Amino acid sequence: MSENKVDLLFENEIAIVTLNNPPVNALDKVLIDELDKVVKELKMKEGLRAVIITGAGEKAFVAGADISQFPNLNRELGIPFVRKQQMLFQEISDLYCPVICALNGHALGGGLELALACDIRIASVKAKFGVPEVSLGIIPGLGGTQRLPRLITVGYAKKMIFSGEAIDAQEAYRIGLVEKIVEHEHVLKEALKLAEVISKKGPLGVAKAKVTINKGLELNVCEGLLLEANNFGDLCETNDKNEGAVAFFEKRAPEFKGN
Ligand SMILES: C/C=C/C(=O)SCCNC(=O)CCNC(=O)[C@H](O)C(C)(C)COP(=O)(O)OP(=O)(O)OC[C@H]1O[C@@H](n2cnc3c(N)ncnc32)[C@H](O)[C@@H]1OP(=O)(O)O
Repeated sequence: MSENKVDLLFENEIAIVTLNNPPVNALDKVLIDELDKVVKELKMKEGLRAVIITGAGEKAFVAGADISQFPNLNRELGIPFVRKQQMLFQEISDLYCPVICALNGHALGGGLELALACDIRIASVKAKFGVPEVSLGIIPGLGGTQRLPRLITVGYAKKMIFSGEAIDAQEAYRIGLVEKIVEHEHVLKEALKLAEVISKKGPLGVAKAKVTINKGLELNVCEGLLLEANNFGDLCETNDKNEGAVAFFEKRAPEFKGN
């Protein structure tokens, strides 16, 4: 593992981003700056089929923002402190291909908020999940108050945010906070397995599906249906659409070229 706090490697068209800030991968300034550079590189990289974000070490995916920074924050500094990280997480959420969070350990505070900015969450059975910010006299400031109630029920999001209590992986799966839980040592392998399945599908279709779902969540159903129809229409103009149908009738796997 390199000296960096964020490592990036590629397995074919899959990017694997590893956050490495022992002992609990807290989101300190150096890590956030490095993650910002990596995300901007991924935004510009063509042909990516999926991104996996995971943490180094056995204990935590990410244990939150760097609490040691908090005594220095006042309103004037606090707002840009969270805005910089909010915008970074939004860039992750807006990446053109699916982002899978491989939760190798506890996801707390900003760590859970980072996981919420990803599309899909695969968690170690040992991981715990919480937004304990009220225990520090603050609130989740990296998107938790907006994304958590949109993912699980509003009532359960309020229970987690108001109590600051963590839940285990089984409960996280039960309430739909994570999409799969696996043995601790299999988290990255399972994330890679899903990424490989996705990477064999039409990349334009997968990208359009992501943006249609995400944008559609901000629209009413009628507007969302129009968006869906328009994006379906766009895909009808692609060679991939023709390849998909031809491969089906030729009873072979399609070879999508992303055009
Ligand atoms: C807008 C966003 C806001 C936020 O994200 S606020 C932060 C929210 N996160 C938390 O409140 C979680 C805080 N951390 C913990 O609850 C625990 O840690 C863990 C459950 C993750 C692990 O517990 P254990 O195994 O007992 O280890 P340990 O001794 O608590 O921590 C190991 C070292 O890591 C430091 N540390 C832990 N979390 C953070 C953090 N979020 N920011 C800065 N440092 C952190 C500790 O102080 C300690 O350090 P030393 O070994 O020097 O005593």
